[in-house]
Amino acid sequence: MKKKQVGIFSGSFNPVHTGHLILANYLLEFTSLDEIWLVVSPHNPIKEADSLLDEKIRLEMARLAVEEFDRLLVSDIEFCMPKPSYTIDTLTRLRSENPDVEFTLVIGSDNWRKFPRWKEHQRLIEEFRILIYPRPGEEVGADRPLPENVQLIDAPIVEISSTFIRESIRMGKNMRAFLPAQVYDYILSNGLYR
Ligand SMILES: Nc1ncnc2c1ncn2[C@@H]1O[C@H](COP(=O)(O)OP(=O)(O)OP(=O)(O)O)[C@@H](O)[C@H]1O
Ligand SMILES: O=C(O)c1ccc[n+]([C@@H]2O[C@H](COP(=O)([O-])O)[C@@H](O)[C@H]2O)c1
Repeated sequence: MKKKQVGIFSGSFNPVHTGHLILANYLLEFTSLDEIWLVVSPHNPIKEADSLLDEKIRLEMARLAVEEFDRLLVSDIEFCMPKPSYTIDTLTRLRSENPDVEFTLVIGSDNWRKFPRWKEHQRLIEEFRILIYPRPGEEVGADRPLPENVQLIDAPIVEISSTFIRESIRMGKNMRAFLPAQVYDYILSNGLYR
């Protein structure tokens, strides 16, 4: 029987925004992936932890964001794993807990550039299919050719970042169209990022 195809889209999601959802929506409709799992990472190994909102709050926002999508799910698997969150450990664990699923790692071209710094990046390439989607100013393939099971996809580029949203909210700007409505309402009612 053909295994269920699941794309792993992991990140800090501080907060999750419309750019993330547009990409996930695109992957579900225009690739062979059956589901996308947003994996909320408590601590990205190459990001400063002090700018991060509490992991449970980021998880709650991710859950609110996917409410209206039935093939987009949220995973907190990294919450009970050692920190910082290494993707090879997460994928290895997901694979052993879900033998009926084939996992594909979905990463942005910004992360592909930094990929040689990731833990056991060679094993990640050998054991998992990787989809790279374009991020502004981050060209792929110019510096090193793509391995066979690494594929560049032609997803639309949406130039929104969590950093821009956090800074704008701090300045008192109205950012309603940049985030799912439930997430923006949650941020306002809890006074987050002020
Ligand atoms: N606008 C976007 N469109 C598609 N993917 C995105 C977008 N913004 C971020 N991503 C990707 O989503 C994943 C999780 O993103 P992350 O939580 O780091 O968001 P971010 O907006 O890049 O955050 P920050 O500004 O805090 O660095 C990463 O792989 C990142 O490349
Ligand atoms: O495994 C690694 O060595 C590794 C190094 C850098 C980033 N990652 C993961 O890549 C994901 C994207 O990170 P971010 O912060 O750009 O959203 C997030 O889940 C990180 O834990 C993983």
